[in-house]
Amino acid sequence: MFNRRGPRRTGGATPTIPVSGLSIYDPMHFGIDENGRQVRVRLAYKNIIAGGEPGSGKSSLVNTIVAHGALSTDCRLWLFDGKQVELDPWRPVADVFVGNDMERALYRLAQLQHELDIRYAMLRKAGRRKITRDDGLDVILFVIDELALFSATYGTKEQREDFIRILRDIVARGRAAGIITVAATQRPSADIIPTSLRDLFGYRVAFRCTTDSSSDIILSVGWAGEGYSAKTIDPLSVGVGWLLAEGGIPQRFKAAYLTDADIRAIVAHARSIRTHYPDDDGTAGVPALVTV
Ligand SMILES: Nc1ncnc2c1ncn2[C@@H]1O[C@H](COP(=O)(O)OP(=O)(O)OP(=O)(O)O)[C@@H](O)[C@H]1O
Repeated sequence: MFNRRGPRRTGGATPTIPVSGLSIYDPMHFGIDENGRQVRVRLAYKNIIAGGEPGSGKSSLVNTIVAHGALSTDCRLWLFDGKQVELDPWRPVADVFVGNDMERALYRLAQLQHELDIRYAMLRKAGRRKITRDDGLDVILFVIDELALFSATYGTKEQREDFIRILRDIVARGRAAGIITVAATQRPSADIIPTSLRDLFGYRVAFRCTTDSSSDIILSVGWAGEGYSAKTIDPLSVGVGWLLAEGGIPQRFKAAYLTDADIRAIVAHARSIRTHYPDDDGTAGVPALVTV
C-alpha cells in the first residue's frame, strides 16, 4: 500500500504493491480524434453499435471494449461470437461464451432477460431508477460480434425473430439495470439492424461503409447528407470511423488497437485479478445478486 512517503514497509519485508483491476464505471480509451486528443467513453449506462464493411476495424474496437471489461473486476463478460474466432482469445475470462449455436444463443439471451427482470424487481422494491457503482452488483458486458449471423443467418426464421425481440428488450431496459450491450455488424442494412433496434443504441460507430445509406443505417438517417458519411473514409484507413454519442454530432476518430500479443497479455492479467470463472456448461454464469 502506498502513502505519501512511498510504500509502507512491514518488519523489513519486501514491500508489496497491490494490483487492482479497473472498474467498468471508469472511462475507457477508445482512440484518438483528428487533433490527436484522447477519445474516452464511459461504458456504464451505454449501448454501443459498430458497423462497417469487412476489414474496417469493428472487431478490433470490440476487442478493446472487451479488454476494458475483462480488466474490470466489477464486470461480467457475456460474449456471443458468431464467427467463433474474433472473441475466442477472451474465452478464459468470459463468464458466458456462445459460438455459432442459435439454440444456445437463445437460451442465454432468455437467461439474460430473466436477470434483467430480477434487477428491475430489485430496483422497484428499493424505489430506485438505476443500478449504481455503490450497489456492488456486477455490470454485465454483453457483446455480439457479428449481429447479422444471429439476426439473419443462423437458425430458423422464428428463432431469428425471437433473437431480435429479446435483444430489443435487453438493449431497451439494460442500461439502468447494469447490462451494457455492444454489437458489431459488417452488414449495416435495415433487415439486420431494424431502426427500432438501432435507435436504442445511444452510441454508434460507423467504420468505412460502401454507401451513404449504410452509413446512415448505423449513425441514423440524415447524417450522410450533412457530410458525416463513413463512405468518405479511405479504404486504407482501417480503424478510422465516426463516433456518434447520444445527442451529439459525429466525431471522426481512430480506434485504439490491440495486437494478438497485447490481448494474450491482458487475458493472462485479467485471469489473475478476476474472482469469477468461466462456466461453459450452459447452466451457470448468471451473477450472484446482492440486495440493493
Ligand atoms: N484501429 C486499428 N488500427 C490499426 N489497424 C487496425 C485497426 N483496426 C483494425 N486494424 C487492422 O485491420 C484488420 C481488420 O480489422 P477487423 O478484424 O477489426 O475488421 P472487421 O471490420 O471486424 O472485419 P470483419 O467484418 O471481416 O470481421 C485487423 O486485423 C488489423 O490488422
